[in-house]
Amino acid sequence: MVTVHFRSELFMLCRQAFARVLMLSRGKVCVSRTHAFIFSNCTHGQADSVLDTFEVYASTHPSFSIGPDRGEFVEEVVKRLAPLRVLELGMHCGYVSVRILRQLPSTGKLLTVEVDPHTADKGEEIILVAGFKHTQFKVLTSSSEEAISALRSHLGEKNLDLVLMDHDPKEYLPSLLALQREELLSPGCVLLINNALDTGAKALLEYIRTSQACLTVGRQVQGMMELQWGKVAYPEGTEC
Ligand SMILES: C[S@@+](CC[C@H](N)C(=O)[O-])C[C@H]1O[C@@H](n2cnc3c(N)ncnc32)[C@H](O)[C@@H]1O
Repeated sequence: MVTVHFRSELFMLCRQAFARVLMLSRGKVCVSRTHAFIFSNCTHGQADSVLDTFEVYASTHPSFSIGPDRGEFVEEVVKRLAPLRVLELGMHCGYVSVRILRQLPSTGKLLTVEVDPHTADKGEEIILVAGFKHTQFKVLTSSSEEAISALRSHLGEKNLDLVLMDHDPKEYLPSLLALQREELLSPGCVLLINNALDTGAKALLEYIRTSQACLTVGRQVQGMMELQWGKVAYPEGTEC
């Protein structure tokens, strides 16, 4: 069992390394080119078509989108949790945002954060092209740090039921600590950490391992790790 798990993780790491080499040989990820391709090749108003077009683009161009396997994993989690408030850190061109939005309950809302203003504009337009409305999502154009410190004003009395971290792995631990400090996570909140095996995310994994952080590690798909906040019984005197 352990060998099978090790082999599949090794396979996944090789695949990621191969994808990175391929990406470097093809050039840099280009937001404008990604946006233009999606905008002119998808059927407007159809989220499925937007996602298919992203995948066609990613098969021939460098892309940051997480792709169909991890994308379906995210959708499974959204379907299961039916979260009312979702935070995405690292929106890029909106691929995962569209996947989250098409599974969100009708009263749910996605807050999605992107540090680069040009990328934020292009990503927002793609989400609108997919047929979603500003009543269902809000793009916060700022760093994760700034966005988290202002998040309470967007959430009101509600807390987050789901957080997807796909921004900068070195920022994962500071983001988690800020979310905890600001008391923004609801009990049972799920955190999905993309590229959790990246060296930049080491500090977060070490924190989870050593700090009785009230986080339970769940499923992992291609380096995307599911964590659950605050549902474990800890020894007396330990607070979640
Ligand atoms: C890997 S891409 C996200 C891909 C996206 N989740 C998807 O699959 O469609 C990472 C994005 O995070 C943004 N980013 C990087 N560091 C950030 C930070 N500290 N705060 C907010 N956004 C950040 C980058 O500009 C980039 O667009």
